[in-house]
Parts: sequence; C-alpha cells; structure tokens
Amino acid sequence: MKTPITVSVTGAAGQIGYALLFRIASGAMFGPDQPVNLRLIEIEPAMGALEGVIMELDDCAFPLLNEVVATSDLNVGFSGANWALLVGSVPRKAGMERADLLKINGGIFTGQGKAIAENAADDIRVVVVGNPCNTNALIAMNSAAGVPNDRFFAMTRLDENRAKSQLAAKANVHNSDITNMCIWGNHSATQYPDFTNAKIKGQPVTDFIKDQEWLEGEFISTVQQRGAAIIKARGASSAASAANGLVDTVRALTTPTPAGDWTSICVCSDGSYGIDAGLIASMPIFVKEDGSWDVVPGVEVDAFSREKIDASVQELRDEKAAVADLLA
Ligand SMILES: NC(=O)C1=CN([C@@H]2O[C@H](COP(=O)(O)OP(=O)(O)OC[C@H]3O[C@@H](n4cnc5c(N)ncnc54)[C@H](O)[C@@H]3O)[C@@H](O)[C@H]2O)C=CC1
Ligand SMILES: O=C([O-])CC(=O)C(=O)O
Repeated sequence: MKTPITVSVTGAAGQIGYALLFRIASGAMFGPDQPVNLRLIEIEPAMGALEGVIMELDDCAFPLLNEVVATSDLNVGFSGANWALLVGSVPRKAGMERADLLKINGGIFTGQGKAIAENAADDIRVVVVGNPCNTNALIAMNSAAGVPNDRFFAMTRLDENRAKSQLAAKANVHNSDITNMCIWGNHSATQYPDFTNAKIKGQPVTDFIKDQEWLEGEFISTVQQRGAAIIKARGASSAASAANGLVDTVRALTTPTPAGDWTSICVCSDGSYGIDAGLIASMPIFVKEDGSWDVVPGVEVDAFSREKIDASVQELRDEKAAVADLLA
C-alpha cells in the first residue's frame, strides 16, 4: 500500500462537496491504489451538515479512505495537506455574473492562502473552484508567502469539457474524438473556447464542421453561458459536472499529458501569449513525466482568437484591480 496523501477540501458540505468527496474517496481522483486522508473544512454553521456527509462516507466503507477530519479551523484543515481543493464560497444566483462574487468571496482566500503557507506539506498544490475562481486563486497565491506560484491553479476544465461536448454533438462524433481544446482567459462569460486549434480525430475542426458562423457565434456563447443556463434550469449552479471537472483537473495534473495534446488549466502567467505575467489565466498546459507542467509553446493565435483572448485578459486585469486591497 502507498502512503496516504492528505487532501483538504473547503466547502465540503456544499453541493460540489457532496458530488466530489465520494469520488476522491473511491480513488477516481488519485487512482485505485492511492489511499487518502480527507481534511474537510467548513464554516461553523455547516458543521452539522458536514457530520451527515461524513456519516455517508463512513457508510461507503471505502478501502482507500484512511482518515477523515472535519474542522472549521484552517490551521487544522490544511495541516500536512498535499492538495488543497478550495471549493467553499458563495455561488452566484440567476442574474449575477461571477465577478459579482468578488467582494463576497474574495476575503475568504486571504486567510486560506496564509493558512496553507503555514501548515501544508512542502509539495502542496492548490486548485481553486470557488468563484470568481481565477481572481480568488490570485488572492490565495499572493497570501501564501513562500509557496511557489506554480502550485496555484483555477478550474476551467469544466468549460473545456463543455466545449468538447458541444463540438462532438455538432460533428456527430464522440467526445473522445476531440483533442487540443483550449479555454483561454477567465472562467467567466468572456472565456474563449478556441476552436481554431482544436482537433476532431486529429484533423482541424473545420474539416468536420463547415458552419463557421456557428463556430464563431453560438458555439462560443453556449460554452460561455453554460453555467448561467444550468442555474436557470436547475435553480442552482452546476455541481456534479463541476466536481467531475475537478477530478479531471487533478488527474490531468498528476498524469503525463498525451503527446501532442494539452489541457486547459488557469495558471500564473509567465507572460506567454500576451497574457500579463502574474495573472491567473487559462491557457494550454502540458504535464510532463516528472509531474511538472509547462505552458504549451507555439500555439497559433490568429486575429479572431487574439481579440477574444485580449478581452478576457482585460477582465482579469479589472478583477485584479478591484481586489488590490486583498493582494499582499
Ligand atoms: N470553477 C468552476 O468551474 C465552478 C465553480 N463553482 C463555484 O464553486 C463554489 C461552490 O459551489 P457550490 O458547492 O455549488 O456552493 P454551495 O453553496 O452548495 O456550497 C458552498 C459551501 O462552502 C461553504 N463555505 C462558505 N464559506 C466558507 C469558508 N470561508 N470556508 C469553508 N467553507 C465555506 C458553505 O458553508 C457551503 O457549504 C461557488 O463559488 C460556485 O460558483 C461552481 C461550478 C463550477
Ligand atoms: O456559473 C456558475 O456560477 C457556476 C460555474 O462557475 C459554472 O457552472 O461554470
């Protein structure tokens, strides 16, 4: 048996938490031979509900679940953490944009960043899901003195999966036939799902989808607005698909990326592709055999893509300016 890894999850009693914890404990996130310790972090009023979730975890008798700790103390919650999955925060309601959550949620991530720096394991990696996730990750990163910037991520894998599903349906192929799907920029309504570089069965998307107007219009807006469409239909924001996106994100970060392909993750920009260094932005990422990652170089950005990427980067700059007081 491998040594257990420690995974801290905030917002563990929430909707995403309920869809996520069972998949971590079952081995879906870290593999079928990797035991896990769960450190579940919630605010005091949600501790009762969290106890119920833990009763259900117990009732699954998961072979890989080594230990479960429930706490509202961040120092306990991030103690020894190898992974911190920052889900806890208020979701938006119908009619709101994710940026409207900036003031409501931003403050959560200063304390969490600091507690991660002080308590987590040396190899800590942090994935932020709570919205607006890019700027929340920026706040956590800036608050986590001593933790390298390349350990902080925010999630656009759900958007990538949504984009693949839309392309597959339109081209009448299977999801798995779509590769090289990059989401650029912010996890928001300005994100750019890049069909110009995506491939279907290894060929350009336009070999299969001749409807350029759909690609440049409805395809992009459907992916950008999918979160809002789900809130409208369900009365609550996406949870099972978000949890699945997080499982996929962590697997992508812990498994070498297939040669020639890439995955969408928001990382701290090094200035590549004209994205300001220091912003947390989504771009094409390649994970190497040794577990480290790089931004994929040389992806072609045509004039159409440039304009879309620039608009999303501008929104990230504006969000950063709006939380300047939270950035250490
Ligand atoms: N990046 C992405 O692709 C996606 C992000 N989201 C975001 O994920 C977040 C969580 O969504 P849901 O689980 O549906 O919300 P939810 O409201 O069901 O659960 C959130 C949980 O976080 C807890 N919480 C609040 N403040 C906390 C704190 N300071 N520390 C620890 N826990 C805290 C709450 O008590 C609650 O149990 C939202 O911000 C939502 O917008 C949702 C879907 C996709
Ligand atoms: O739209 C929302 O507020 C929840 C979310 O981030 C998504 O579903 O992509």
